[in-house]
Amino acid sequence: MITAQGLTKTFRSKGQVVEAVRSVDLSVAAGELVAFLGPNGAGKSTTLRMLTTLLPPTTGEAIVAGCDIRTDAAGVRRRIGYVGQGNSGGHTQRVRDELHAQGAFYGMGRGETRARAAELIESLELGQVANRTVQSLSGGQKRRLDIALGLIHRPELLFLDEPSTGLDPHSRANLWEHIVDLRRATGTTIFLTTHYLDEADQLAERVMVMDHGAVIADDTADALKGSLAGDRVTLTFDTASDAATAAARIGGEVSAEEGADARVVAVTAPGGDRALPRYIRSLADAGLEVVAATHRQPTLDDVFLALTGRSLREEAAAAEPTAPEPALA
Ligand SMILES: Nc1ncnc2c1ncn2[C@@H]1O[C@H](COP(=O)(O)OP(=O)(O)OP(=O)(O)O)[C@@H](O)[C@H]1O
Repeated sequence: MITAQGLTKTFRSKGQVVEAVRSVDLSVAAGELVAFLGPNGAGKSTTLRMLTTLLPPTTGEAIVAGCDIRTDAAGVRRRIGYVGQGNSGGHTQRVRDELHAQGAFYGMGRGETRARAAELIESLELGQVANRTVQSLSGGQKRRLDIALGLIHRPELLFLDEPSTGLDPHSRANLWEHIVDLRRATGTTIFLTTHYLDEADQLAERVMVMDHGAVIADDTADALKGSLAGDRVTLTFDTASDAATAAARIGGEVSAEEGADARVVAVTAPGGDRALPRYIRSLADAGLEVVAATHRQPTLDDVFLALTGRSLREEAAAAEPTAPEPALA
């Protein structure tokens, strides 16, 4: 559904050069749900905007839904849906009229548009608000309307740029239920960006991690966590000397940080829940008694940390609120 090679975007403004996207290769198969994850400014939106023909690449090429982004932008636009970060719905229009207008933009006939709008109003649970103005909707309802607008022309491929940013946890979960249901019912390919590690982890079939304009990892969340982060196991002993002996035997580490408990050994182990009893048995054979043990599965933040030495969670927390979409270049 998407193949891109060497996709690059360099912005030049006021004497400054920003290499927003650096030679990105990617491929997405029909029917996949892929999440693009990365800190603020990593280049996710710029990549999406190139793939959706909103922005011409500086160099590189991509075929999206069978059409070349450089030579057949109209073909790409006919076949895809795009929901950007800003709300696409106008303010004083009613929800149903907004959908009808969107159908007309795509050249759909009146009857077809009305039928499709009714279908989307039902599947995205907008029935209660269909005759209300967009400005009266809650954040979650607005995002559901945005998705309905992006789907009016039955695209094969839907791009969502941070669909759940700014929503409370309940609305986020509700929005996701709708996205997952829609996909199950229609098989639409979905390519989305998100800051939420837990969303990408639980819902995406594949995660692409982007940093400083480049894709630095591309796999299932489980494979990334298993190969890059590994499970975190800690073992506590009665004495620091037992801990040091145990660490040498199983290849773990006693934290050298000030204030850290020198009786605790930390090990990063793929399949840690299975490794834990193995460690305990092997240490018992050497006369070392484990007095307490913990096991924690890795998160996508551990993966990002392993790849970059930085925490995505901390960067997201420290980041400014998302700026409005920049003007088209
Ligand atoms: N029109 C533009 N002109 C100049 N620089 C731009 C423009 N659009 C984006 N950039 C810069 O390109 C880089 C990548 O931005 P982009 O919006 O793609 O990142 P992102 O990963 O989507 O971030 P966020 O998660 O905050 O949306 C940033 O340094 C940004 O400031």
